[in-house]
Amino acid sequence: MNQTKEQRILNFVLQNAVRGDPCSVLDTIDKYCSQKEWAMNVGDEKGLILDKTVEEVNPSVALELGTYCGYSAVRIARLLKAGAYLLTVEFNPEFAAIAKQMIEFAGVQDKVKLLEGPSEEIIPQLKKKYEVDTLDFVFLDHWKDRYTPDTILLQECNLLRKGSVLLADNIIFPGAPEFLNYIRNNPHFQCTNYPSHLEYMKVGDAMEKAVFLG
Ligand SMILES: Cc1cc(C(=O)N2CCN(C)CC2)sc1-c1cc(O)c2nc[nH]c(=O)c2c1
Ligand SMILES: [Mg+2]
Repeated sequence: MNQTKEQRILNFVLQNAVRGDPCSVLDTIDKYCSQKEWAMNVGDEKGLILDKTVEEVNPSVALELGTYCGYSAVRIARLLKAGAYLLTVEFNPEFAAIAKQMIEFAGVQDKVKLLEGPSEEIIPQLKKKYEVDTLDFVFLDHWKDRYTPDTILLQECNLLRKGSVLLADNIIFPGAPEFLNYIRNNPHFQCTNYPSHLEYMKVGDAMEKAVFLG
């Protein structure tokens, strides 16, 4: 059976990266996706914005919506302090299977809990089933049409506290205009825009940070 692009990315990492070294996994994925096959990882340029935001927040509990191959899960987890952890949600079972192997190869599996299913089903389970109190950091990188409903759901489920930080990818490309309108006109959020480029391309993109004011 023909391999998928995501399987080719994983195999390239297994054959070329250093097991247990998250940075080598990230560099290897970026090398493959910039030189051989484009893929929707947050990438090295926007990855630096993600790094700075995670370091600034220094979260104890982080949530990622949209795992894909696990690139940003590895990127986030490598920066987490002892005892901190990342919950990452992936709807697509094939992607989840790739991401699980990627996260384990990088050696960050003890800091990452991969949850398979639709975000709208998993978010309401976070408190009771996954023993979450509130989320310190949320990375939105799943599907632009889910950014607003899931942000509303996070508030309805009391998962945000004063100072919780949301960071959303693809604000410009493919674009999330409805989310941008919602979050920038919402008095409960303080927003900051970070212009950048679409991963591995010269096309303009941006990330939006939104701090929950309570
Ligand atoms: C799938 C896709 C195709 C794009 C595109 O127009 N191009 C890339 C390919 N090149 C060749 C042309 C130009 S951009 C994009 C994309 C990028 C992300 O970061 C995403 N993040 C989360 N969830 C997404 O669905 C998501 C999609
Ligand atoms: Mg993205």
